[in-house]
Amino acid sequence: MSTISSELSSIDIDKQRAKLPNLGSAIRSQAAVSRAKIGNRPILDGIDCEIEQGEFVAILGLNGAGKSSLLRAIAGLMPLKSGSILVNDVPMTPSTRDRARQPLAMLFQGGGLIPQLCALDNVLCGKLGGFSGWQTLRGFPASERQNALELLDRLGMAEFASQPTRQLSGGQQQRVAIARALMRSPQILLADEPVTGLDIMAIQQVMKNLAHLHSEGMTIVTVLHDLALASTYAQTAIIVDRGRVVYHGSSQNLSAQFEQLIES
Ligand SMILES: Nc1ncnc2c1ncn2[C@@H]1O[C@H](COP(=O)(O)OP(=O)(O)OP(=O)(O)O)[C@@H](O)[C@H]1O
Repeated sequence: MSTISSELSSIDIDKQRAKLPNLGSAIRSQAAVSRAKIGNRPILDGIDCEIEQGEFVAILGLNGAGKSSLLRAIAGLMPLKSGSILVNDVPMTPSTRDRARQPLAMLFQGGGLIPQLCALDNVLCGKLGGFSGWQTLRGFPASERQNALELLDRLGMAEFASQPTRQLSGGQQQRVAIARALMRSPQILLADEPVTGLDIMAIQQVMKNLAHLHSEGMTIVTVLHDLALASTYAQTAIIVDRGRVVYHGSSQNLSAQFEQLIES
């Protein structure tokens, strides 16, 4: 049986790539090989890709292909054995990690909120790394609380600010998680399956929120399972198979192409 990689290797990646203004590289992965393995194969097995500033890219692939691992590696959460990952041209190495992470925010699978805290406090948690222990003990400055409230408002969640997030629906929780990620004022948002498990209405709301952030100039890198959503919202798609990037090109007409390849 042919693999997705072998079927896709014939695709001319550059010709498929959507036309993007050349604003420079946001993320560059050069032959990145993870230290962690599945059996004797590295989970990331030579990832080569470049995501441009302002690109909205959907990462697609079968279960276990390495999509979340790729996001984690970009965020410096998955150590590499060889190769490199650069964020805004800063390498993600132990000595430069803080600087490389600065433009990034990550939306974890399932949101990762603290269920007993209210929406506002969860959003404020997005700022925790930015304050010293002493500052945190004194509480967050009023300006940060105002900022968090404004972010909740932007995401249509202001009325739920004081509600414990365990009482919110999945879609509402995901929007609080986006607001939390935005507390870092990121240039690049990494989102791991932000709409998995949500109903149609919530999916549209979350994707529209991402599209709005993209329209304001943010680079969006999101793992999705839905090819139609990828075609609708993303400009480009990266397909990962067995720890390698096998396609990086236009997200248009991806659905038919991808389904055909899986069936073959
Ligand atoms: N730190 C780790 N150590 C060992 N194995 C891992 C580690 N992280 C992930 N894996 C394994 O690596 C493979 C890829 O996992 P990953 O979560 O990246 O896949 P995915 O493409 O996001 O899959 P899904 O669509 O199911 O979420 C899986 O087999 C997973 O069990």
